[in-house]
Amino acid sequence: MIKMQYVSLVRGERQILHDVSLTVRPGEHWVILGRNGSGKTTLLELMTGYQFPSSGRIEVLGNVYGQCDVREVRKEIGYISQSLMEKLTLHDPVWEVVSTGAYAFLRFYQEIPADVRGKAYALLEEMGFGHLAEQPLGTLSQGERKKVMLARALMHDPKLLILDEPCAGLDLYERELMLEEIGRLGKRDVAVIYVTHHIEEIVPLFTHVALIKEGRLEGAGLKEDVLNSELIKQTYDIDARLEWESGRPWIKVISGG
Ligand SMILES: Nc1ncnc2c1ncn2[C@@H]1O[C@H](COP(=O)(O)OP(=O)(O)OP(=O)(O)O)[C@@H](O)[C@H]1O
Repeated sequence: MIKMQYVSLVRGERQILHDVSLTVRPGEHWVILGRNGSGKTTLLELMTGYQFPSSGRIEVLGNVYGQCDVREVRKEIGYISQSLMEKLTLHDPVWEVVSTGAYAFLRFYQEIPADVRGKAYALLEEMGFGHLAEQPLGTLSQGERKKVMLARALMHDPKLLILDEPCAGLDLYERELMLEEIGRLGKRDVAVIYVTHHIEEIVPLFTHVALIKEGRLEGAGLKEDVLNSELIKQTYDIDARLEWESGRPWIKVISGG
């Protein structure tokens, strides 16, 4: 699905990524963890072709970046980020916002085809809020808006779904609802890449974890292998104990800094 080989990125004086090699195979779902500024979003932008590496090779869904039309590859990728969320029009009805996902643009200036509308409604129904479809996006709670983003990203049946902190800003209840929805992605034929600051968001759907520190991979592999106290300490500079419960890792901080 994704093969990054020795990828480095330099911007100005700053080396943001150093020799990152990461392979995501079909059937795997990855979480990327790391401190603020460690390079997680940059890594996602390289995967989606919004940034180009200074050196190294990136292959996504069989296409080698630099030798393909990235816009075509992006049609197979769903991407959710805070910056995209901020671009959505708050007074548009929810179903219309979801429908725009079919075309990878932000607003409609013409009539929306009936099949697109139907699919948007079906996705909203599946997520349990078909009743909100006609409401303006701006009237929804933050948690509901995140789910709208998810529905929007699924409109074009992506093969790869990239989620940049989709649970940021949600209260415990809303977060669990969103995680439930994310857990259900396992029924779809899509590989999920998920960036978060919260280890307990690693629901059973996820199979693999990459830990990034100052632009370097500290660890990458099966979550059970990577999520150990030693690697967490190396990545976050914090003493912590990990405990697994209900198929999820929970962290107890022993001492920080
Ligand atoms: N165009 C740029 N020029 C210079 N530095 C940049 C540029 N883009 C990103 N950076 C720097 O690269 C580092 C990595 O940024 P990135 O946004 O990928 O981190 P992150 O792990 O996603 O952080 P956070 O968890 O805070 O969102 C940051 O220190 C950032 O300031």
